[in-house]
Amino acid sequence: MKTIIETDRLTKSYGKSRGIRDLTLQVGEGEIFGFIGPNGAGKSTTIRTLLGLITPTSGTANVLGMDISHRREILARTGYMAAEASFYPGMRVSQLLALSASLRGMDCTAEAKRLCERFELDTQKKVETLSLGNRKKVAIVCAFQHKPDLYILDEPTSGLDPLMQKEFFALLHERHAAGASVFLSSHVLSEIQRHCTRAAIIREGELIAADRVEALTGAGVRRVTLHGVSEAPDLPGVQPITGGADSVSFFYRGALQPLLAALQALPITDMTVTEPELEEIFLHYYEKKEA
Ligand SMILES: Nc1ncnc2c1ncn2[C@@H]1O[C@H](COP(=O)(O)OP(=O)(O)OP(=O)(O)O)[C@@H](O)[C@H]1O
Repeated sequence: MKTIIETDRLTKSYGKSRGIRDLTLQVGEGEIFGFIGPNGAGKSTTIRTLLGLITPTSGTANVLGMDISHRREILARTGYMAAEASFYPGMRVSQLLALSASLRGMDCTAEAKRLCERFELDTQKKVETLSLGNRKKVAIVCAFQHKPDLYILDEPTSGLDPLMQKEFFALLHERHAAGASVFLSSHVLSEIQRHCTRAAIIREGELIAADRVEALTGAGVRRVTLHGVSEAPDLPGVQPITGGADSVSFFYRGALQPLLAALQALPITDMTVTEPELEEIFLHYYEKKEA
């Protein structure tokens, strides 16, 4: 796999405050790679370090085959959406888009116009008068108008309404189909599950897992809910999730025969067996780590 982003024990501390610690990660060319973590986990710190916007305390990172000290060259070939979507006040949207293109030495007028129409963005408005959702749209056009090789997107959909989120992902997949790579940070796990092939989970500044999304969702792990009983069967591979007076849910990893045999002895009135959601796996990882 040719890598487009590669970090080796990348660490950033803000004085005493933890940022990220010993992050070792590879993202392959052509991937849509998800980066999941709760608020304060270190997603934005990682992204800002990758783009050379802040300097790492230790460790190394390469983006597009260049060391992150080559900030200008990396930014020229990257579409970056910052989580905050805040801009210099006093400019009209059209001026801001033109400025963003000129910083890359490009004329993107035609593509900017197409994108503004697609996202229903009024280019005559002053940026400081825009709602968060509309500022996000400005950020989308800034990141996409020069058709970069790599998209580094920090919580790109927060603040966008569902229709615009759909449009955003349609655009992202078009760019991906045309050969671009994507690093997508989010705390919305269904987004990662739906749109990414591989993903990493970050917690308190440290990477706790990086794998294919199917593997993260636990290959072979089932989510079982039983009705009519209040306790999960006492079997290897069972990890209780919730229990009530008349039902219980648990994860099960292992061969089905021992589970079915154990269930035969129980007064079950109904049951469901499903694949666990990434959200549950995510919480599960956290719980395991806390334990
Ligand atoms: N400029 C800064 N000065 C001091 N500490 C900081 C600074 N920026 C981030 N941190 C700390 O670094 C840690 C990681 O923050 P970061 O913003 O990278 O997390 P995040 O995963 O992007 O969170 P969110 O989803 O809330 O945006 C947090 O503990 C945060 O308080």
